[in-house]
Amino acid sequence: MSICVHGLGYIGLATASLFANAGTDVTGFDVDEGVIDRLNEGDPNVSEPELESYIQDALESNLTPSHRPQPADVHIICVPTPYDELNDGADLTYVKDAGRTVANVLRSGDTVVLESTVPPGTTTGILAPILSQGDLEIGEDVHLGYTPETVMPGNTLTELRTNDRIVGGVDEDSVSAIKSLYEPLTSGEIHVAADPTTAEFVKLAQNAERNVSIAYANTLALLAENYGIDVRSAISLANNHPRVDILSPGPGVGGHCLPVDPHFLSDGSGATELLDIASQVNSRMPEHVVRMLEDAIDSLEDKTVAVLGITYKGNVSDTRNSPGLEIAKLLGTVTVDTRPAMDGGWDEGSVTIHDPRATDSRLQLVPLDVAVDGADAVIFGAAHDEFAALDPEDIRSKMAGRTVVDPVDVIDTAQWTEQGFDVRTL
Ligand SMILES: NC(=O)c1ccc[n+]([C@@H]2O[C@H](COP(=O)([O-])OP(=O)(O)OC[C@H]3O[C@@H](n4cnc5c(N)ncnc54)[C@H](O)[C@@H]3O)[C@@H](O)[C@H]2O)c1
Ligand SMILES: CC(=O)N[C@@H]1[C@@H](OP(=O)(O)OP(=O)(O)OC[C@H]2O[C@@H](n3ccc(=O)[nH]c3=O)[C@H](O)[C@@H]2O)O[C@H](CO)[C@@H](O)[C@@H]1O
Repeated sequence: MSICVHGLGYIGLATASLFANAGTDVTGFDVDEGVIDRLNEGDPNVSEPELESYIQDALESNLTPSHRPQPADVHIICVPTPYDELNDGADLTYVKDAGRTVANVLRSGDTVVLESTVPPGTTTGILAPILSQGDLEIGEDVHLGYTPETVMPGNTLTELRTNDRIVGGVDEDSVSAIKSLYEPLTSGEIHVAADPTTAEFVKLAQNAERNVSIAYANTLALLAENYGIDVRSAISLANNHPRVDILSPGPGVGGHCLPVDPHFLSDGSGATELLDIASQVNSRMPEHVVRMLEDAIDSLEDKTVAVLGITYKGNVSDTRNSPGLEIAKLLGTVTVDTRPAMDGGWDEGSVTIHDPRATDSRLQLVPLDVAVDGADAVIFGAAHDEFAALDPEDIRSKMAGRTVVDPVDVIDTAQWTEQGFDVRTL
């Protein structure tokens, strides 16, 4: 069997490696020539060490990065589906492009699997017509189906190999073909959906549920603050009930899945009201964090604030839709490290940002020492392990002020309070 994976980003590269490391010949095609060149030089450009060496293994064995798509028994599509703000839905340009590429090399008997997160109806309504533009008939000549990817960034490799999968095929033969493809590779169960549209709906339902649940936790945080209650201990107590499992409040919901995917469920009927309100609740959290800071230091004027952690959550490198970055932007111009190395000289009222994991070179982050040096306040925007291990005494000796806002619950509040800090939490 041969496989061609279309799109070698976060999901495609992991998926291609999964099959390659199991002994299958995999061609990895990406329209970005830089991606292919980097991979051919042996650089996977991922931030999870275990996943990186897993991809290296694949590159050294059965995974061949290619500037051109190749004919293959199976085509797996893992291209981006970003949010199209203008149309409040998914931008399906990349899926359509990938469909056309596959159609050019498709042969009778081949199987096509879409893994990208898409609105219900995409596989049958958009991809199938593109694939059947030649003589080939979908179902009759070509197997087609949808199986969503559900890996959790930060734990990708484990979840790639152990998560249950959902398969929705255009007919029974397509389901069998796709099931037999993934079955040997996962210790999870393979569940069959009635059709691809159901499988697409299920993926979105999972992420929308999490987004709503976090909005609920954030709502509780706002209420608890008004009542003078510690919300995390209240949630922990509430979760002792056998049928209650409340998530954690935070500075907002980031990444490119939870803030985006619920929009893909929108059908124009107005039935997404709850989902829309949840997204609003979550997107207002960065402003709330700034208000928490203002409560602590009265005025932000002429103050220097260090935002530590601008990835979208702890222990990842991705900064897309990051609440920490949003907080930094609300506080002022996100400055780069322009001050001279030797003699200081801050821009007054500035914000500095530091992140030990972010890899977006456009952000020009400053080292921790520079970020906290002379700062009036620190805000933690992502719960990286590096921040949990910080020594409050050391940080105190560098800062001018004593205010710490920790909406991500990363530091030991008692320990920092003991060192004289005014710690504000959600
Ligand atoms: N990253 C996650 O945590 C995650 C988890 C589950 C599902 N998903 C979904 O998986 C899909 C892919 O996400 P990602 O994070 O891997 O994206 P990504 O942006 O990391 O990578 C996508 C890759 O596809 C390439 N590409 C674009 N158009 C192409 C085409 N026509 N042919 C070949 N390559 C093309 C891009 O150059 C890029 O390298 C999205 O729909 C996403 O929502 C992502
Ligand atoms: C249903 C589900 O599990 N889907 C996962 C999700 O992955 P993710 O990395 O985007 O998800 P999260 O870890 O939830 O983070 C999102 C944001 O929510 C904040 N948050 C989180 C928990 C909490 O209690 N309180 C919070 O405030 C957190 O800080 C961050 O900003 O989508 C992927 C792509 O579809 C899936 O593949 C993957 O399975």
